[in-house]
Amino acid sequence: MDKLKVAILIVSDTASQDPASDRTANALAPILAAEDKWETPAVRIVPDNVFEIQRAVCEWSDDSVNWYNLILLSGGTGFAIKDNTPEAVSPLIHRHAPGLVHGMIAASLKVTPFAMMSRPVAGVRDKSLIITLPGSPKGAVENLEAVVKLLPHACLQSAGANSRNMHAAGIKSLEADAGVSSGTHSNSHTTLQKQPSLCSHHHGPGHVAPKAHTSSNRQQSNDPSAASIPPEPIIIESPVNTAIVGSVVAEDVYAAESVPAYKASIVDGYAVIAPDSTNNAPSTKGVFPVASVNHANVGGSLNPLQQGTIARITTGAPLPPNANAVVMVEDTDLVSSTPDGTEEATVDILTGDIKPGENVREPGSDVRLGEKILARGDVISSVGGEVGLLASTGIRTVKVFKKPTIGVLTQETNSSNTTTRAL
Ligand SMILES: Nc1nc2c(c(=O)[nH]1)N[C@H]1C(S)=C(S)[C@@H](COP(=O)(O)OP(=O)(O)OC[C@H]3O[C@@H](n4cnc5c(N)ncnc54)[C@H](O)[C@@H]3O)O[C@H]1N2
Ligand code: MOO
Repeated sequence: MDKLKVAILIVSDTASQDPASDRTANALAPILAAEDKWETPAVRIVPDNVFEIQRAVCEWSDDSVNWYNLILLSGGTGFAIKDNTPEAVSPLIHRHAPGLVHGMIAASLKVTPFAMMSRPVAGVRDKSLIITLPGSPKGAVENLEAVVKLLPHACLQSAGANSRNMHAAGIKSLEADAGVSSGTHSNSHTTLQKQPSLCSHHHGPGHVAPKAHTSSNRQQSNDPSAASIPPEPIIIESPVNTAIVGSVVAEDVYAAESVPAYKASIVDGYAVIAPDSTNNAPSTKGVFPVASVNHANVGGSLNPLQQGTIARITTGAPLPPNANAVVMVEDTDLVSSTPDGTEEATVDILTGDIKPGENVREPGSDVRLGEKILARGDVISSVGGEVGLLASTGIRTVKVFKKPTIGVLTQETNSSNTTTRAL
């Protein structure tokens, strides 16, 4: 097969002034030479200048005769103010190749965490594969080594090779051809199997004529899918139950009830009428008859508490009307029981220092009636308590966006069997 054409663009202010200071091109060349699939690289040096970088890349990719299969750029990929190689290259790319970027960074991270200091981009412009590498010879070498075995395959496909034929023998065969294996990168240099010779210097049958660099003739803007507009979401009324989990709320939701909906005790003890300026009640200290028992499971109406009596109450239970505080059971002594021995008849309250509101949770102290509890766009999750919040604030149904039905269209250029099914 003809060898693939490769060009190296050194992006460096220093090297552009003193070409002898460039050590990276000479460090990269042997890696390519070892593969035996590449011509001797063309090398050019430009300063950290967007226009000069773009002019070189376009010259190498857009010339219908002397276009290059692979364009490597080195330098200007970091975070320094002058580093603008990714910004120069990104707009020139027609089809991005994040897999190559991941491959380079993943491999480099095994060498140094500073691999994160490079911002590489990779992708295809017309038929040319473009990859940016860090500037230092070491960094550039480590990045190129991570992907070099895969580059002939990528370049052949970018140049228009029949993908179906290339993949006919399966991934293992492709790995063997590339000299790599699953999980590890082998260092053996296996030559490619006989492939259609698509990397010749003349213009291949499908190669696009050189274009001016305007956004209007970019491949992406010709993509019909770019014009498609997502449909308006459909809003449905959904009952509040576990089936609603995963839905997105379509309108703000306001509490239909307070939480708690009534004055509730926060301890086990006795509901009392504590003296305040309005009720003239006597001190809570002393022995009182127990009028009733209020359990947390609310139901039925409660008899108002009369002055001079107390009512046994459990945690979470509603206070009877007139009661304004709860004395915890630890501050009381049982004096006498009912004749059948099942309930307390009289109880000694040991403290007179009980204030109105003590051990009481006021209505709406958790959620006020009418308070916004969920906003349009909120997700009803299985772990965030949204279902419980809706149910406890009296919301029985809620407007949500209908979940989208997603279909996957699998498409093969060479196949007449195109199938779709809803997921
Ligand atoms: N696999 C690795 N990845 C990265 C490394 C690494 O060591 N291994 N280094 C990381 C660091 S640190 C940085 S920073 C970035 C480099 O990003 P840049 O592309 O911006 O590199 P430059 O700033 O242009 O150059 C860095 C440094 O290297 C020397 N240099 C640059 N060009 C040349 C040249 N042509 N010949 C000789 N030496 C050169 C010079 O000292 C520059 O100051 O990459 C991370 N990734
Ligand atoms: O900024 Mo890197 O971190 O040049 O050494």
